[in-house]
Amino acid sequence: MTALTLENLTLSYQRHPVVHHVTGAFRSGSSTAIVGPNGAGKSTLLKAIVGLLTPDHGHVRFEGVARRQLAYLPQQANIERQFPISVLDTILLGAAHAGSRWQRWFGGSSKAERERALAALDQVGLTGFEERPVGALSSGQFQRVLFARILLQDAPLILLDEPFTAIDARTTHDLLRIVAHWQAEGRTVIAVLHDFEQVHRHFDQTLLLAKECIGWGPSAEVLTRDNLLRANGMAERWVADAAVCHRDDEEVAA
Ligand SMILES: Nc1ncnc2c1ncn2[C@@H]1O[C@H](COP(=O)(O)OP(=O)(O)OP(=O)(O)O)[C@@H](O)[C@H]1O
Repeated sequence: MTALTLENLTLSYQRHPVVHHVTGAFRSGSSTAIVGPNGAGKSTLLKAIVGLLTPDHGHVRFEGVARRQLAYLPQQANIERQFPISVLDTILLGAAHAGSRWQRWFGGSSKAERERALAALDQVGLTGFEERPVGALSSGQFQRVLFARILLQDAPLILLDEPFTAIDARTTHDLLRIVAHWQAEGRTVIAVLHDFEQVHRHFDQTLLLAKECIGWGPSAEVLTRDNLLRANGMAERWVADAAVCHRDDEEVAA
């Protein structure tokens, strides 16, 4: 069964395409690594799946799950955490994001939700940190909090953008175990990653992106020397401003 499909998806900033005519499907319960050189469009693709970016052309179609059911972890560098909020409230706020729970958040969280949040905190190894302000955490501790937040969201589709970049080996190891649990529970996991060893060991599917899709399928079949050379070769030819995409205009005219 398919969780979501990308149909001839083109994503642009001011009509300059950064993801170009990508087609394929993420199976329900699969774990897919999105890999590719810097600027390949990986984060942009995740943003389009989340709904933060409207496709220029083509579609993101949700099949086995609804968009509102997904959990999304942006790159940590893009998350503001200099606000006076505790670890526990950060986790509870994550749960509140899941649709109708906003109302309950403003009315205060229930005892059951607080207990679930404390259990999630325990699962990420941060018991005792609940009253700490998030601004006082290390990057690794903060990443654990963000994973606890996803645990509470209980989402069938989980999108992670570079979850282990600048995170120490111990934290990465612990968080990868949580990803393995999600996989064992049949959740669909899509993660932008740069570490090929991590991909080979923990992700059965890979989408290799270099603005265009270079390969999409079992990781061992996609991460070949030839494919990686092709992806890097394409990256070397990128210019600051990609040409405006005319293929769609031609298709309409044809
Ligand atoms: N808001 C924006 N406005 C204009 N261009 C953007 C914007 N966000 C990203 N880009 C450009 O789109 C291209 C793809 O960016 P994206 O962040 O999706 O790449 P990436 O594959 O995630 O890269 P990295 O591995 O470096 O994180 C880059 O050339 C980037 O400069």
